Amino acid sequence: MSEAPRSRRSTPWPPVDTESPAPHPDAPRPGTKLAVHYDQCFGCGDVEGGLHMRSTMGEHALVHSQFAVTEAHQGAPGLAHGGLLACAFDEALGSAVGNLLRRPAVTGKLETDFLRPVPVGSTLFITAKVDGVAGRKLYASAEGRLGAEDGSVAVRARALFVEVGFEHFTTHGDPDALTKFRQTPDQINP
Ligand SMILES: CCCCCCCCCCCC(=O)SCCNC(=O)CCNC(=O)[C@H](O)C(C)(C)COP(=O)(O)OP(=O)(O)OC[C@H]1O[C@@H](n2cnc3c(N)ncnc32)[C@H](O)[C@@H]1OP(=O)(O)O
Repeated sequence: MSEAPRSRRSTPWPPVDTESPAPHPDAPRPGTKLAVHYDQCFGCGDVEGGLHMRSTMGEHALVHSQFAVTEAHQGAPGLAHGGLLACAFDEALGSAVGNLLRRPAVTGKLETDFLRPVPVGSTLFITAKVDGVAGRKLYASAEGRLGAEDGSVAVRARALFVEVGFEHFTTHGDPDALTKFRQTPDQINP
């Protein structure tokens, strides 16, 4: 029998010893529609050509997100671009980490497995969870199903987020945009 493709071999996850992620006391309750965290975010904001993703807190500390694939998201004709699918997962995973743990963090590493093509006109139903915490390192994973919560799995992803202080954004980001961001009610402030 031939070996499984290298990219689909199972590797330990999380890759280091972790503690179970305890949801923050202020984490949204199941059923809560999650707010846009920043209106200029390519993933969830009101950006032309953006992904316009919407997420909901589910049961068992799962975050459910939807990505409706449009012609603006193509790579090959009629099919979603892999990089944009990775972006959708970055958003969904970040939303899970941010909303469940309420700790400011940035993506340090993002891995994707593309299992099936994702056509224009389809909706990807992404379920994300936080898998473990090791100090500042926050591990999360997600899978995306085609057309329905119980559709075929098209994409899997896992990511390391690294907790940062707010100075990460003041040092590297746009101060004016940051001021506006801090005035919105659903941000995470240290
Ligand atoms: C309600 C609101 C919703 C909020 C919803 C939000 C959704 C938004 C989703 C989008 C999120 C993004 O795209 S964020 C944008 C993309 N990401 C970035 O721009 C990050 C750029 N990178 C950086 O700024 C930096 O490299 C950091 C902050 C990630 C790490 O730098 P650092 O602070 O100096 O820390 P450092 O010591 O290097 O790393 C800390 C630990 O993590 C490990 N580590 C770091 N990177 C990696 C890596 N790629 N692979 C393995 N391990 C890594 C290190 O080995 C170390 O482990 P040990 O030695 O401690 O064991």
